[in-house]
Amino acid sequence: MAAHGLISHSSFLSSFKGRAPADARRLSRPVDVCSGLSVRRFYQKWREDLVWRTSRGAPLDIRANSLAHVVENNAPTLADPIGPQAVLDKLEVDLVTEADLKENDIRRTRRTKMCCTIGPACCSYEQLEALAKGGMNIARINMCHGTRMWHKNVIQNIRHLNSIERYCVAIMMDTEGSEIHMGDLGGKSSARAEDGEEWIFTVRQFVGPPPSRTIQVNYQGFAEDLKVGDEVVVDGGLVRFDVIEIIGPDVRCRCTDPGLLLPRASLSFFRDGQLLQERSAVLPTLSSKDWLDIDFGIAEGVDFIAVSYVKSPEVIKHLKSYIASRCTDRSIGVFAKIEAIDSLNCTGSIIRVADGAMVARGDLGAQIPLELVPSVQQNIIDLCRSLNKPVMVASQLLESMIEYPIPTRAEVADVAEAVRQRADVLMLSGESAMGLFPDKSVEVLRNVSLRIEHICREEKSKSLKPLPELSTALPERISEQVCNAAAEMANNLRADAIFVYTREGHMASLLSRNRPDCPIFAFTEAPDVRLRLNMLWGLIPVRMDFSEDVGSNLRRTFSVLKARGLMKAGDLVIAVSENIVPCDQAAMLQSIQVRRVP
Ligand SMILES: Nc1ncnc2c1ncn2[C@@H]1O[C@H](COP(=O)(O)OP(=O)(O)OP(=O)(O)O)[C@@H](O)[C@H]1O
Ligand SMILES: CC(=O)C(=O)O
Ligand SMILES: [K+]
Ligand SMILES: [Mg+2]
Repeated sequence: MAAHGLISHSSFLSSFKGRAPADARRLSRPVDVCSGLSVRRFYQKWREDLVWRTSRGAPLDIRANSLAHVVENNAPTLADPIGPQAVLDKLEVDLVTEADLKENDIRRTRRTKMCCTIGPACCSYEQLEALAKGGMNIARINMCHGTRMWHKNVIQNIRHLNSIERYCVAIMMDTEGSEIHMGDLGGKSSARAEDGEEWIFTVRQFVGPPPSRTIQVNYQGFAEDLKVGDEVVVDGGLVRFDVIEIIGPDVRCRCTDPGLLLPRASLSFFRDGQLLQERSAVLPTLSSKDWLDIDFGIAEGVDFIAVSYVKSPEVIKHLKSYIASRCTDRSIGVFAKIEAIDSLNCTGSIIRVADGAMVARGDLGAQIPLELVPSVQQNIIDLCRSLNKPVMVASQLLESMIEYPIPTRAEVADVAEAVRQRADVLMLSGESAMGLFPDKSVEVLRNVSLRIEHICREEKSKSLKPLPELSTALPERISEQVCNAAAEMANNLRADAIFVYTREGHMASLLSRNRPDCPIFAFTEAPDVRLRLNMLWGLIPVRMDFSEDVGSNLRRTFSVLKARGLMKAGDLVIAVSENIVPCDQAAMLQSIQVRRVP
């Protein structure tokens, strides 16, 4: 290949035989130019990759360096590639879906989405890539733990995976919220409390590690709130203490249920068997630290913010208008975590104003009796589906896999139940963040989802409740009816896929809400909308540039998907179109078309 001046695309490509050279492949995964990257994009990504790796001190070998040289000297002078490649370039399908569609029947793709909490066990570039390859749709960063620098690094890694390796992983930031929790145990990974031992809980600050059997508490008012005889419960019941004396800021306790104390474990307080709220009930849902974290999330371009300990709709409304004022070029989905006891009498009004909800079973189980958690889960999932909001089920899905390579039978049954309930997203916490088997945990979620989804389709499961009508205004009612009808047609005709062309994702969500038997390809122009569609059940988000009319979008989509081996001639498609081109307005509001791939 020429090292200077203008090189032809064909000589550049033939020197790679469509792939990157073997040793450079180690630095940048195979770039298959035949599967959707134009030559120019290929150069551009290659250069981004090199710059990124150089900035982290990753070794570059001679060939990569000379490549960098070629790229630096030639890329800007290259003209736009023309020919079939330019067409392929127009459709951005993620790597995992692409492989899945090439290998498996289109109707067998996974519909339930997966979210992994990122922690020390999975934060390196390679570990994150393994999770993405395993099918992680959303990465969750929990601002309770780690520094902003640490989280920033995770976000950069994921963005890099998306842009260079063609994954499509969205990022959700979870706020710390008004949770009352212990300090970080002075750097120790855990501490054991034995039966009958005396421990001090205190709001004192220590320089260096706290004295032995002393636990720091983050909530200033806690000593005033407590009385002798109250119970201090760690992590929803893993360890319990009775309060035996209160001396100023120190609360002396005796351990009644021994166990392991983990750094920053959550604390709750009980009096005569009832959850004690006192002043903790008026703690703000978003603290000043949370607002700084939110600014950080906006600056780093996260796709979702999950708000911990939501108690009323106001905080969600406030956050949404704050985001709208700060972030004019794109939007961020705001999710309400249902975990505070106060949220349970106003879940409807909270979820109505939020962009989605999370059943945060960990803290929820410390606030209400455990035996009530399953019915709250079912109710919230049903409520979210009727209100057309995505819903996540979180905490302890595969808890034993923090330590063991296989789950318990009970855990598999729990995951299966959430899949049967048609939750949009299953979330891993400690299993991925600090467990020994993050990849295997993702694999279990994936396998259980695929199996149960298949069984539900075979059973023609009638377990889904009928959908109430969502909207009252005519334009919205039309969209809703079009989507309901399209989903029903797809089921009755045993269609292979539903296609939807959508700007903001609204029609896509209305289709997903029906939980149809076939997958839904959601085509959209905006990269941020594509990432947000990751939250929705059964959607395969694809980015493309729309052309003038519905017909040519369809033709182009068919030919590209067929050329890439993702669909085949004869596949039956129900295509739904939003009013994506304003000039169509007068002629047609919306359409459903039934097509075979030519
Ligand atoms: N960024 C991180 N750095 C270090 N440890 C982490 C990080 N994120 C999560 N972890 C570990 O993984 C565990 C489970 O994560 P998870 O996000 O569910 O936290 P949590 O403390 O249970 O709080 P929450 O109620 O907000 O979920 C945590 O208790 C913590 O030990
Ligand atoms: C996820 C979370 O915050 C919980 O389960 O408590
Ligand atoms: K949190
Ligand atoms: Mg929680």
